[in-house]
Amino acid sequence: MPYLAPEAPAQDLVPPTPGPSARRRHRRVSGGLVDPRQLIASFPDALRKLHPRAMVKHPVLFVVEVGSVLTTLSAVLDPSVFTWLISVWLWLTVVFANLAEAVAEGRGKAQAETLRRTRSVTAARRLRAWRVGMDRRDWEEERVRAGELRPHDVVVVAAGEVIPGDGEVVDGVAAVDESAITGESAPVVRGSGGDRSSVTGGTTVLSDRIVVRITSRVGHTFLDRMIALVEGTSRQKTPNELALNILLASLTVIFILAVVSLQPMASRSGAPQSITVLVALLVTLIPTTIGALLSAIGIAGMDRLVQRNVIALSGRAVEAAGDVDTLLLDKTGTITLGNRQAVSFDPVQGVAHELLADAAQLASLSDETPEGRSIVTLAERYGIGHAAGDFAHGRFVPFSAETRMSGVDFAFDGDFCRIRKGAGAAVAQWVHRRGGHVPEEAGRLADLIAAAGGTPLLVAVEDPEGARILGAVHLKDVVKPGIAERFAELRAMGIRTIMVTGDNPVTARAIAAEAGVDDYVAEATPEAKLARIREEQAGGKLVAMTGDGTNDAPALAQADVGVAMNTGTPAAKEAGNMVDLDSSPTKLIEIVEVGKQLLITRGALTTFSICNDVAKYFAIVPAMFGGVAGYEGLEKLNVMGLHSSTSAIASAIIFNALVIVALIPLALRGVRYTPSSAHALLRRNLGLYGLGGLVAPFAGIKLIDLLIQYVPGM
Ligand SMILES: Nc1ncnc2c1ncn2[C@@H]1O[C@H](COP(=O)(O)OP(=O)(O)OP(=O)(O)O)[C@@H](O)[C@H]1O
Ligand SMILES: [K+]
Ligand SMILES: [Mg+2]
Repeated sequence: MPYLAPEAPAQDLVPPTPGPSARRRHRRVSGGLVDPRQLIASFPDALRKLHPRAMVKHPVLFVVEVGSVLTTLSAVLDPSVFTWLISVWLWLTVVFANLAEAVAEGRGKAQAETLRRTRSVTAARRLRAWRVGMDRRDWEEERVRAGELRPHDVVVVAAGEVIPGDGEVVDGVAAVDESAITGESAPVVRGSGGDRSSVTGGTTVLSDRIVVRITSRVGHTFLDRMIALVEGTSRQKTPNELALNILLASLTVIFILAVVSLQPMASRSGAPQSITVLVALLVTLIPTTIGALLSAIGIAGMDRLVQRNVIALSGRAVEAAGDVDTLLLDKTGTITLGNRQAVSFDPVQGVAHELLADAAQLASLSDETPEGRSIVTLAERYGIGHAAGDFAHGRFVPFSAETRMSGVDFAFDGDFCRIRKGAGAAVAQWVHRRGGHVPEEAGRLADLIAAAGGTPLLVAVEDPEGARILGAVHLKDVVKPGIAERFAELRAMGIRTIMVTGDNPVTARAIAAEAGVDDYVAEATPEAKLARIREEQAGGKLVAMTGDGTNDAPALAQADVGVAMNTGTPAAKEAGNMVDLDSSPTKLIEIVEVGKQLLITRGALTTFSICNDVAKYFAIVPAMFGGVAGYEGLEKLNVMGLHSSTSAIASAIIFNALVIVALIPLALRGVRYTPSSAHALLRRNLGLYGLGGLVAPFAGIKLIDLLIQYVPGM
C-alpha cells in the first residue's frame, strides 16, 4: 500500500562533505627561532613597557626598575665607571624582560592585521517580513551595513559575496571559502540542518545562495574574538600563572629583607656597602629570569595553538589541556567520517522493499540531517519521490538527540497515518506504546547492521491497521583512517579515551573495537554525556571533550577543555573554550601536547631561574666581602678567583641580564615534548635545567669577569 503516488522530484541537494582536511597551514616560516629582526622591531614596544603602570604587573621586574632608578640617581650624584656600568645593565635587564613579552606579542600583531582586513565587510542583504504569516521567500530585501546587523536578523548571501556575520544557515546549501579564517583553501559545504550549519563572518560564499540567521553581536564575532586573542589583549593570567607570580613576589620580599638587614652587619664590620652594591646584590638574588619570561611563555603557548589552527578562548584551558586525564569523543563525525549514508533498506518479512523505502522517505522529507537526506536519495533509487510540499497538512516530527527519532503525521484518504524512524530502542518503545508488536526479526535486522559497525534505524508505521515495524535502514559510516594510531599515542601520554555515542551498544562496541578507544558509552543522551563528564571530574580527573553538535554543547561547557569543531553548530562553538578551525577530531592530541609543553617550559625555566640565583649568590658574595676584616672565611669561598669585587658584581649583573635574552628563544619555542610519563619528564627536566642553572652562572660570570677586568676602574 503506497502512501502517496510519486510526484515532484525531491529537490537537488549537495551532499555534505567532510570538513577541511587537517592539512596545516604555515603562517610563519620561522620554526620558532627568534629572528634578530623581530627583536629589533619589538624594541620600541619594550621601551614603552617601562612605564611603571605596566611594570607593576610584573612585581619582580618592578623591583629591578626601582633599583635602576636608585642606582642611576647615585651614579649621577657620585659618578664612577662602576656605578654607571651597573645602572646601565640594570636598565637593560628590565628592557630585555620587556623585550621577551614584546616579541611574543609581536608575532600575534601581524596576524591580527591580516584578520582585520578580512573583517572589513561592509554590506549585507537583510531580509524583512512586512506582513504577518509571510513565507520567507517573499520577505523584502534591504541593504544595510554589516555593522547594523543584530542577532536574529536574517540575511541572504549569494555566490561571490562575503558572509556579513557569524550565523546559522537556515535555508540552502552552499560551498564556502573559509580560507580567510582557517587558511585552508579547499571550499567547505555549509547548509541548513545537521551539524554543519554554522558560518563565520568574513568567509566567502562560492556557489549557490544561503539564508543565514545572524547569531553574534557586533564586536563579538568569532573574528573579533580571534583578533583580540592573537593580539594578546584578551589574555588573562591563569590561576597557575598567578600562583607562580605570588611565589616570585614572596621570594623577592624575602630577599629585600635579607639585603636590607645585611647593611647594619656590614657597617658594624666597617665595610658599609653602597646603594649600588646592595641593589646589584638584590637583583642577582631575586628570580628575574623566570619573572621576565613568564608572560612570554604563556603568550607563546597560545600562539603555538593558533599555529595549529586552534583558537583557545582561555589560557586556563590551554594549561588544563596539559594535565588532561580523560578524553571524551563522540562517535559520528569524530571517530567516524560522519557523513552517515543510507545504503540499504532491510524490510521485515512480508513487507516489500518499496514500501519500506516509501515510508522511510516520507519520514525523512523534512529531516535536514545528512542521514535524513541520504534516505530520501536512496529511496529515489526505488523510484519514490515525494516532496515536503505534498504534505501541507502533515506534521513533521524533527529529529532530536533526546527522542532519537524523527518522522511525520499525516492523513491519507481520510485515515490517519504516522511514520517514525530512529534508534531501535526508541522506535520499539513507540510501537509498544501504541499496542503494536515488535517482532524478534526487527532486533535481528538491527543487530546485523550494528555488528558491521553501521547505524540501524528502525522504521515503524501506525495507521488504522495498528502499529508495526516495517524494517530497518542501514546507515553506513566509516572509521577514519589512522585513528587507532592516534589513540595509541594518547595512551602513551597516559590519557584514557572514551567514545560517547547516541548509537546503540552493538554499533558502539564494533566501532570502539575498530578505533581502539579505551571505553565507550552507548545510547548516550546529552544528559548522559554531561553526567559522564561530571563523574570523571568528581574523581579528580581533568576532562577534555570534542564535539560539534548542539547536543554536545552542555558537555562541552562542563569539560575542562571543550574543543568545538569550526564546522559545528553555533551552540557548540559558544559552549566550548577552544575552537578547532580544521575541525579535526584528533586535534586534541596536538592541543594536549601544546598544553604539556607550556607546563614543562614554565617548570623548566622556573627551575633554571631559581638554581641560577642561588649559584650567583655563591659566586659574588665571597668576592664582595673579600678583604673585609672578620669575613676572611668567605674569601676561601672565592673559588672563581674573580678579578675584583666591583668586577665580580658587575659580571653577575651583566650575566643576569644576558641570560634573559639567551632564554627568549626557548621561552617562545617551548621545551621539546616527547610523549612519556610525567615522572620521567620531571626527572629529566630537573636534571637538565636544575644542574644547568647551577653551573651556568659560574662559567658565565667568570667569562664576563675575564673581559671586563680590562675596563678601567674595575
Ligand atoms: N535523522 C535521524 N532520524 C531519526 N533517527 C536518527 C537520526 N539521526 C540519528 N538517529 C538515531 O538517533 C541516534 C542518536 O543520534 P545522536 O546524533 O544523538 O548520536 P549519534 O550521531 O549516533 O552519535 P554521536 O553522539 O557520536 O554523534 C542515532 O544513533 C540513530 O539511531
Ligand atoms: K636574578
Ligand atoms: Mg550526532
